[in-house]
Amino acid sequence: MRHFDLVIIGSGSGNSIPDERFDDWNVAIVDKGIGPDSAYGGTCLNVGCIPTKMFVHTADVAGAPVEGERLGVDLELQRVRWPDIRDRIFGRIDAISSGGRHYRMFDNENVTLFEGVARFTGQRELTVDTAHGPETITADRVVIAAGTRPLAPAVPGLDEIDYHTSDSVMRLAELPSSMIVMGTGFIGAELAHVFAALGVQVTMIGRSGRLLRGEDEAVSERITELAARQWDLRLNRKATSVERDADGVLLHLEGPEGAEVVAAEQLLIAVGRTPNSDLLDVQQAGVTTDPDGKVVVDAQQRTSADGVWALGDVSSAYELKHVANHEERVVQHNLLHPDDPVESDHRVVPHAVFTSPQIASVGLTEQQARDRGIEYVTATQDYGGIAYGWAMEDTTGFAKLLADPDTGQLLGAHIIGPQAPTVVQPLIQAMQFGLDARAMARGQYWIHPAMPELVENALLNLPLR
Ligand SMILES: Cc1cc2nc3c(=O)[nH]c(=O)nc-3n(C[C@H](O)[C@H](O)[C@H](O)COP(=O)(O)OP(=O)(O)OC[C@H]3O[C@@H](n4cnc5c(N)ncnc54)[C@H](O)[C@@H]3O)c2cc1C
Ligand SMILES: NC(=O)c1ccc[n+]([C@@H]2O[C@H](COP(=O)([O-])OP(=O)(O)OC[C@H]3O[C@@H](n4cnc5c(N)ncnc54)[C@H](O)[C@@H]3O)[C@@H](O)[C@H]2O)c1
Repeated sequence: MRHFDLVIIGSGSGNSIPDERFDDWNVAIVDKGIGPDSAYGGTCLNVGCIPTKMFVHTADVAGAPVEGERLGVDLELQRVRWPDIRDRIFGRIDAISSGGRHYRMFDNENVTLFEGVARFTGQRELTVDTAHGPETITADRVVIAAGTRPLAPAVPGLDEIDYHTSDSVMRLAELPSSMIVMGTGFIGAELAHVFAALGVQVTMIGRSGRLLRGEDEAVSERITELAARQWDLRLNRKATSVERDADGVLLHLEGPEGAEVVAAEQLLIAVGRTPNSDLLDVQQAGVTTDPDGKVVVDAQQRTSADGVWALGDVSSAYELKHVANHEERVVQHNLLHPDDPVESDHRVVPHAVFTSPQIASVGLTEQQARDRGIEYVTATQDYGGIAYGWAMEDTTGFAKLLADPDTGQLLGAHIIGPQAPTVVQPLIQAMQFGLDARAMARGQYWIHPAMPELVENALLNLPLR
């Protein structure tokens, strides 16, 4: 049985912990790999943020004829070379993944990489099912950074057919003619945009009446309206069964107009993710989970077991890479400085959805402010009312702000429109550092006529007392 100073489970954000400050620590990283090729480096790199955004950018370029037509420039999308797109994207990503694995496996003297599924067999004791048989290891400290995996909904017939999740769909051998996207959350919204823009006939199935229900109502309503113009959107549907025939998938639905069947060549399931704490048998280590299987942590990222920390998707409600990375830096510090620990800062956590149009959000939605009885004022600014919006002939985008009417402190910001994830950043900064709306609007120059004038005008529109 080998003993280590530190064992890290998961090669996503967990992989960033051992830097040169750990050179005199004996460290083990345990990872089972991810995606069809069991790649090293976790979700974001291999099957998450990075490839999706590389596909999204490609899809945005493929959408140029639609944009152009509005502006008086007639373009034609001649061909989408799917194998070239796929191989360009994964040619870059796979090399980074295998480089990272090689570094930990061969070049990092104080780090031992164990490849296989790990499960706890005792307090800070793990058994890893490696290709060479089971290996049991123990450690003084353990970090659980094991992430989540795609959920499969309970639809009769689903476990008998081949279907895709975000883990596999970006590596399809061929671009299908049609695809059913089940789920109207982040992944559904981003990948429906990708495939629809590349010419696939997309049918999106949702349980409720809106896409991205977690967004501010105004944003969720707008994206629902705009999605219906881009792909076949079927909401308020319940999937009753699914089967395959010679041509593809047949999904049986129950909806407002009764029973219906949707046929498509491929099926993408995107109905949320489940934490990998079950694979790890964390209870064996005395690590508590919540009813959803998330590892429970305190503000210092400590679990209920002594010497065991957790970070990222396995323990966080956010399931965002920038949050996983922040928590990784907190755990890293706390491992190195046990007498001077720091806490994670989750006060102002932004997110973005890279669909079409793009969406970005930080802080409270209007419905949250209302439900919590918080006093607020709100203001909206359309892209169509700023000079750069005129240039883009944008008629659907807007920024919506919520602020405290007395102090002018921002409570929330929600943007739907071109470059929303970039345009929102000064608002995140203002909220994090307590800059009030008046000072922010008039205390600096705003480059004219650039897109951030959207933010300037939204701030000036706030009816502060
Ligand atoms: C399609 C998609 C798009 C996304 N896009 C964005 C985005 O644009 N922006 C954003 O902020 N976030 C995005 N995310 C979320 C982001 O990818 C995650 O928040 C982030 O990768 C979580 O990192 P992590 O280190 O917690 O876990 P992971 O990166 O998932 O790493 C966990 C690792 O642990 C391994 N593991 C699990 N169980 C075991 C076990 N028992 N034994 C051994 N190894 C194990 C897994 O194989 C994996 O390699 C996206 C996610 C998906 C799926
Ligand atoms: N841009 C980003 O930051 C980004 C992109 C992709 C994913 N992510 C992260 O990954 C997480 C997972 O993404 P996701 O889209 O899978 O989850 P999600 O929670 O965003 O959306 C899941 C969707 O599936 C629906 N659903 C759940 N069960 C269903 C069922 N049985 N039948 C039909 N629909 C059902 C939900 O109502 C919801 O609309 C996100 O929460 C997000 O944190 C982030």
